[in-house]
Amino acid sequence: MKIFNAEQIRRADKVTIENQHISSLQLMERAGYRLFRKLHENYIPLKGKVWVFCGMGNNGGDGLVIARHLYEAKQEVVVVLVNFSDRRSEDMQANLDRVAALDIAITEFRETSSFPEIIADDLVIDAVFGIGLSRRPAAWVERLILNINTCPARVVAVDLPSGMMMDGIEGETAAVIKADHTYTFQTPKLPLLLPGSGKYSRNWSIIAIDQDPDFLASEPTFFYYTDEKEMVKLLEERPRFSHKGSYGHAFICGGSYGKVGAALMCAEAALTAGSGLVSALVPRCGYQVLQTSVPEVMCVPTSDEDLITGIQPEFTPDTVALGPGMGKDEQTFRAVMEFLNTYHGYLVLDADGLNILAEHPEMWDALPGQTVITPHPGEFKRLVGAWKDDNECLEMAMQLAKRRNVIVVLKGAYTLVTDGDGVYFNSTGNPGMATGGSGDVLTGIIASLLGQDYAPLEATRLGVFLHGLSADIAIRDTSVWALKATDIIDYLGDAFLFLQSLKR
Ligand SMILES: NC(=O)C1=CN([C@@H]2O[C@H](COP(=O)(O)OP(=O)(O)OC[C@H]3O[C@@H](n4cnc5c(N)ncnc54)[C@H](OP(=O)(O)O)[C@@H]3O)[C@@H](O)[C@H]2O)[C@@H](O)CC1
Ligand SMILES: [K+]
Repeated sequence: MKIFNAEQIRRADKVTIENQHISSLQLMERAGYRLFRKLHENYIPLKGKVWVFCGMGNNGGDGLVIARHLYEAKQEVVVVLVNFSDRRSEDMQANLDRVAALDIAITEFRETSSFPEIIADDLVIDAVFGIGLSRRPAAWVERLILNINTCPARVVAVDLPSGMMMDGIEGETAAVIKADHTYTFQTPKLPLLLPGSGKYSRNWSIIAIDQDPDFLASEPTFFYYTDEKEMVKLLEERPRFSHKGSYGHAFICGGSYGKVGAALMCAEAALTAGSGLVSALVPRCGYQVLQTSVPEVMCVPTSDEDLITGIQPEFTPDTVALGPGMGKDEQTFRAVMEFLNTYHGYLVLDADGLNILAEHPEMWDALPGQTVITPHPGEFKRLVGAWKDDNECLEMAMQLAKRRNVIVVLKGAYTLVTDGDGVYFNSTGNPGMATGGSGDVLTGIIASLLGQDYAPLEATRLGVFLHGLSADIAIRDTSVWALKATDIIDYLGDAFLFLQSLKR
């Protein structure tokens, strides 16, 4: 699914209005009514009142449409007009006239107004600013936002939490509505996906407003939100007349004394993600545990007891995962460099593999083209230095991918994948995954898919998606608190089954 900027969304609205022969007021009615339906489904009947805070632009217009439908559904509503400008949008004014003709309480909120008494049984609809916010609101409007944030009622934001700008929030001090839920129109909005701004909305979902499909399909963008429809299309069937050679021989290199588990989880994840064969190279101390806990995985022990000191497999791997639990010893670094001098196939570099890379930048030139690197923000910072905000971080990820011809997976709430040409935000996953070993599992899954001959970008996007989906299914049985990395492996089959069920 594409992600657009504010200017593109305005054009999408314009084209929709032209092609569907409707007025902008009718499009606003469609948007507001559909959002009202969702509210009705999820929040109504409500013990208290609904407070609809409306701005002077079209976001406020949506709020007024919602207020009118709530009133017609016999819900007690109070409209609060947030008078931040003398210039009201035409459609907002038209909707205000309709609301004013009904028996709906309307109050004006100005600089000198005091905040109304809102109780826990009430619901606040935030329709002050949407995608049109272009600068920080006046101090009194920011105060109003902070008052809404401290009132006891639940808060639902229309399109975007007010105070959130489409190109990120201005500094750490910005006042932004903390929404329990944001209903955003038609397409995901970038600031909802970035950590600095996304944290203001606990949840969000999309309300389709039937924008022009040709425009949505043809308008170019760098940003995408990976949804299940796309992933279903990517997932390949396993043909009846295939054999283990058809699904690649994955080679996992990792582990050191005390950290063999990382390599083990990576290998088991590769196996579970469908590799034909999996071999794991671990230091001698890991030999027995690996052989007993995952009998399907072949073990290639190195000569050293505690460390990887040489990587010389007696077969040609189709795909390699390098790094989990490996440590950063100088001998390990030399072994990695020696291996990379002759290996030119698919590679996923993670964890200590990335830490070694940060300490030895000469390793960049030894990486095969389209190597997948999977840093969390801390590892990413060690690779590229600090960034001032989320947008700069995005830019740095894209530039790194382009400059080094790698695929960057930047792990987070909406893990992003970029090849330098596009940025793909993942839609699955949950906070339970913030736990040791989760990354090792992801590395194994991506390496496995690469070995099954998915193209690098597709293997990576699908791997990230399946990893999150598996965790989402797992927490139904175990919760976000109790989720362990090995649960993600155990539920991977359910994730495949889910995607397969959508194929039919
Ligand atoms: N177009 C359509 O057909 C549809 C639109 N829809 C809805 O419209 C929303 C976008 O509406 P919008 O463009 O009117 O902007 P909105 O977010 O309401 O902001 C209001 C105005 O405030 C101004 N402003 C900016 N910053 C400011 C500040 N700091 N302090 C004071 N003023 C400031 C700025 O005007 P400016 O002063 O920059 O000229 C801006 O125009 C969108 O999110 C969705 O909810 C849906 O109904 C679907 C159909
Ligand atoms: K809003």
